[in-house]
Amino acid sequence: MTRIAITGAAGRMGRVLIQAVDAAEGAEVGAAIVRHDDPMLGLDAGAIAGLGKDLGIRAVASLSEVADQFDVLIDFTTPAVTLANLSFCQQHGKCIVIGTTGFSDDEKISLADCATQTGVVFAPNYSVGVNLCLNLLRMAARVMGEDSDIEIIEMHHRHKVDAPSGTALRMGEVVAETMGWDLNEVACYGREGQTGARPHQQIGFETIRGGDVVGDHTVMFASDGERVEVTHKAQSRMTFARGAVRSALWITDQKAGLYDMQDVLGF
Ligand SMILES: NC(=O)C1=CN([C@@H]2O[C@H](COP(=O)(O)OP(=O)(O)OC[C@H]3O[C@@H](n4cnc5c(N)ncnc54)[C@H](OP(=O)(O)O)[C@@H]3O)[C@@H](O)[C@H]2O)C=CC1
Ligand SMILES: O=C(O)C1=N[C@H](C(=O)O)C[C@H](O)C1
Repeated sequence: MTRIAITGAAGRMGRVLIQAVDAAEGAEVGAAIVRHDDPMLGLDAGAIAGLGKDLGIRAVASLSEVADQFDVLIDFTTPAVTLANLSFCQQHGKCIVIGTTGFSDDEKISLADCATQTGVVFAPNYSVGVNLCLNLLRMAARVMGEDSDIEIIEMHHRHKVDAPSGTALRMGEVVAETMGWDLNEVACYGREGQTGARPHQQIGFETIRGGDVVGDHTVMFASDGERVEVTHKAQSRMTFARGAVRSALWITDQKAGLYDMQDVLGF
């Protein structure tokens, strides 16, 4: 049985992750970690997740209180919290599955540095569908890229704090890589005013925020006379949570190193 700890356990993803771990074969909730001032501190993880039953796991405020109670950590929090938790996992020989988005380039370098001594899965999106779309995008970019204008549109709930989404950025990286472009040079994050005509070698990003949208992404290849759109719409956070739990079970059998959901799926 793999014991899984969840940080940000009272968050939108944290609560669904508790449900997903509880439902998964071969996994159990080993620990739940919340902020020291969270009203959920001390409550049972089952109550936090609205499971209607106790799991016998009281929410604590720090990983050090539960270091011997888990094998893998699943962390969907904020970049600063994730990096601190990754460092803890590295020091204590624990694997970690990271879902957090919004890292700066420097933070991503620190993350990769830490991943040399322990097993780390890091993906901006744990749904199977989005990971399939990344492969479809490689093919679309190969076939349509030279003759198309490429735009990425994403919509998320009003609470999301980073933009563009980590998934949109990953989609941009995949398309840019396939086209032989550097995303830093070709990305255009929104347009306003006298923009001039659109250069061909550009990937435009449009971010929409509103309501309770779980996560919609469209990559558009617009050429003269036709348009291809690759769209993914997540309807439930459970799709991300199941992918993260699958990653947690997978990473325990791997060598130390940095992996993503494409590795977990064997793509
Ligand atoms: N990779 C993927 O498949 C997916 C990734 N995500 C990403 O996961 C992250 C979390 O998303 P979501 O669950 O919606 O966000 P939430 O804000 O609901 O959850 C984050 C949790 O982390 C807690 N937290 C924040 N700061 C601290 C701290 N200093 N110490 C302890 N706990 C802290 C928050 O507590 P508090 O509320 O008190 O601040 C909250 O419970 C985002 O980066 C999002 O983009 C989301 C869905 C899928
Ligand atoms: O914050 C969210 O909610 C989501 N974040 C991820 C991202 O930034 O790509 C994944 C998903 O779309 C939901």
